[in-house]
Amino acid sequence: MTGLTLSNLSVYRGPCPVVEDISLNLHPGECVGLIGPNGAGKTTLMRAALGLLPHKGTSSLARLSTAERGRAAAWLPQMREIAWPVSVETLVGLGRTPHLGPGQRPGPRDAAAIAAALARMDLTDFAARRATALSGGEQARVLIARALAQEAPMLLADEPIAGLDPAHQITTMRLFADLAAEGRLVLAALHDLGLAARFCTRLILMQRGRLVADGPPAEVLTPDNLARVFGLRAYMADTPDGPVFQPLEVV
Ligand SMILES: Nc1ncnc2c1ncn2[C@@H]1O[C@H](COP(=O)(O)OP(=O)(O)OP(=O)(O)O)[C@@H](O)[C@H]1O
Repeated sequence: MTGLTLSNLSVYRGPCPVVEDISLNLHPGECVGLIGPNGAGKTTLMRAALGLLPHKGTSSLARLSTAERGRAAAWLPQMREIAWPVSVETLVGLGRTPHLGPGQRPGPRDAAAIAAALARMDLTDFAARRATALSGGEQARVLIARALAQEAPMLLADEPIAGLDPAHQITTMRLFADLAAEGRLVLAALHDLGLAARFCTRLILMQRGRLVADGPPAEVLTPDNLARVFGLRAYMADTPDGPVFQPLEVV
């Protein structure tokens, strides 16, 4: 399984860097939450890491050929629009594209990956439904399933649980933690710091394009970082159910 190495990665929008000199080593088996306020640079960092944006410095993923990248990493962008009125199963099946040769039709291995992805996202009963006729949260789950069907060793996801109901937020985060436990690398931009604290093995905190903290959740979600970066005061406790985090007040 492969990891992701970023070395001195910077992205400029005009003269100003919106991601500035970030170096990171992300390893298989890690479920990494990328956190930071709006505009911190989370999306820009992930898109540059994927080679979707011009950047300075290097990303091990961006250096791969397009075909290799399709097999190495699944990408779930923030904007989720399903434009084609195809069935859920067909749409999830698009995740198999990097595994098919030119003109090659999907086989039993692909069908099994699609069925597993549908089941993992609680969508088996939706397989024959038209994807455009689903609710926003259901469509979000379909797009996560498409990324899972890709069976890539890395999953990069931009706010993957936004718009999901609480139960599906928890099951999706648990799924990401399970994927990491299976040996994949998951990097997800998250605004729900409580779920990030509960399910991520590591948090990377960004502010104004820079990396300001990197480590286990308890070491990153400190009162000082929360006040300085998010302008927040929060309650955080270790409980038998794991860490509990609740933002309390803007400071
Ligand atoms: N196409 C663009 N042209 C110019 N500036 C941009 C463009 N896209 C993003 N930016 C700027 O880059 C900075 C980082 O944006 P980015 O989308 O990476 O932040 P983010 O941390 O993902 O934010 P959010 O939590 O709101 O999704 C912001 O200041 C944003 O205004």
